[in-house]
Amino acid sequence: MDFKTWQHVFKLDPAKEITDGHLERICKSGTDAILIGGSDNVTLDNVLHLTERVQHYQLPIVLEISTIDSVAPGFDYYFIPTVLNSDNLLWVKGLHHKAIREYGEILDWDELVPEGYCILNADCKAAKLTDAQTDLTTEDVLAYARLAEYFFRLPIFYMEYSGMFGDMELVEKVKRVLVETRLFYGGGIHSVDTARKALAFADTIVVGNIIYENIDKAIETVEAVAETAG
Ligand SMILES: CC(C)=CCC/C(C)=C/CC/C(C)=C/CC/C(C)=C/CC/C(C)=C/CC/C(C)=C/CC/C(C)=C/COP(=O)(O)OP(=O)(O)O
Ligand SMILES: O=P(O)(O)OC[C@@H](O)CO
Ligand SMILES: [Mg+2]
Repeated sequence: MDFKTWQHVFKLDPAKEITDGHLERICKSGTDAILIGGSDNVTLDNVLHLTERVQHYQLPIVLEISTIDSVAPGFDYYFIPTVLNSDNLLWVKGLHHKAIREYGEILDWDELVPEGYCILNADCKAAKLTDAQTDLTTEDVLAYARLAEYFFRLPIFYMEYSGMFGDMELVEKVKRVLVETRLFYGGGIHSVDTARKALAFADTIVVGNIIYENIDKAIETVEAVAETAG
């Protein structure tokens, strides 16, 4: 099990309700992994509750940390965002420094995977929370991708369009400048067609909100992977 081989992941929001039936369909869909995370109302209680339900299924499970108080044990990986296009240092390295200062001695570093976020939808909650500078040129975004790979040596560069389908020409250009760093794309994947378009350039696609809006459409996105592999 290695996140570098994943092409499709579902992101489940612990602050949102999901029925047992829908959760079963998500976990048995053929997706590569379940990522648990959200940008608001994430608590230790709702993370523990959702994690326990997902652990029933045999697939990799990741916690994408958004607050230190909601970190629970038992995940295969802990993905840790650093928002490269925020000028508010809290979201770039401030909370990270505080967490490492407190828990550095007991952390299992092999489980921790830093993600270089580039948030590109000004209207998404994460952009507002982190004061992300989303009015970026192509050159700006390519520079963030290179910063992630060659300066910070981050294993993941995450183009985050949460809530809208992004600019696939830009995703293609970013993919061309990355070598080792994995390109994650998330935002507005609501069908096999949008999944296919994003997967044409991104290494890994992340499917989130549609799970709660149209479960059939969400499940359908996994088909794009089978097509790519075949
Ligand atoms: C108890 C114990 C032993 C603890 C150990 C803790 C541990 C493993 C520490 C690791 C060390 C470390 C470096 C931790 C970092 C801590 C931290 C709080 C970092 C900040 C992360 C960050 C920048 C968060 C900002 C928000 C963000 C970018 C979230 C990503 C997820 C996201 C965008 C979800 C989408 O949100 P959603 O709610 O779905 O929004 P929409 O409305 O758009 O759909
Ligand atoms: O919710 P959507 O728009 O699918 O985006 C997925 C993910 O990138 C959110 O962090
Ligand atoms: Mg969401």
